[in-house]
Amino acid sequence: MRKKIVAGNWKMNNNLQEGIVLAGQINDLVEKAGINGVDVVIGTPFIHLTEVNKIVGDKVGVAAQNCADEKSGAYTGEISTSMVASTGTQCVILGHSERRSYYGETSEILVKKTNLCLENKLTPIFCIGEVLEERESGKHFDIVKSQIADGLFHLSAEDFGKVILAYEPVWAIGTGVTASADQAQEMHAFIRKTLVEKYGKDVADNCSILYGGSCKPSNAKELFSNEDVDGGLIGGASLVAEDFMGIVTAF
Ligand SMILES: O=C[C@H](O)COP(=O)(O)O
Repeated sequence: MRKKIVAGNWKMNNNLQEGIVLAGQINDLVEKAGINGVDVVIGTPFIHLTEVNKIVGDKVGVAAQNCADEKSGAYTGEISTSMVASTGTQCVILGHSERRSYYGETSEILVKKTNLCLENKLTPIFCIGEVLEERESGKHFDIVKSQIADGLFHLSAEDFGKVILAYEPVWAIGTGVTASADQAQEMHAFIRKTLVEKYGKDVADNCSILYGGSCKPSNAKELFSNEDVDGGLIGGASLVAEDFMGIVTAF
């Protein structure tokens, strides 16, 4: 049975002190609400990982937002997967559209990052999604399929089973324009069908596919009510503890 997951992505927001406060608030709300059946994850900047891991209890997981594509060595400024793992972090967000477009992250790089995450027992939250022109020209299914195939289909079924997918239509990220519940379901069902073709029904059924892109407390319920939408990857609304909780409790 696949998991329901709500993961926050703080992006480059909150200094360390602010991050400690926000993580504490989220952890308190999750514990107080006695959330069961939803995995809650917060994706923080690298420098927060150690402290945030000390603050959260066993009901909140922690994700990094990126990792290096090499194991170790002379790569000034990079953070390796083993460093991330040594902070107690469980997940790494990979292939976010901001990294693909601003930092030239290609599928080739993402293959290396995915492999390194798995070697270090870190769960990749692997992002895919089309830009507006690709949707308007009817290429969105092909684009998403090739992002998944190029970045992940080298994995064995067993390793693919350790990956979380996040469908984030780029035109919906931070824009206030959300994919409609029907658009989200249509793409998530297509993704699951793509997984069935490659890995079979069991692997596909067990894969959590999150939606991301202007997801808020006001629209989360409708989005999450879709059969193939297993939760969300939340940007802006994860920066306010009550808003984030409004999404966590939207199932
Ligand atoms: O990783 C999160 C997504 O980019 C969504 O961001 P957003 O909720 O601010 O639109």
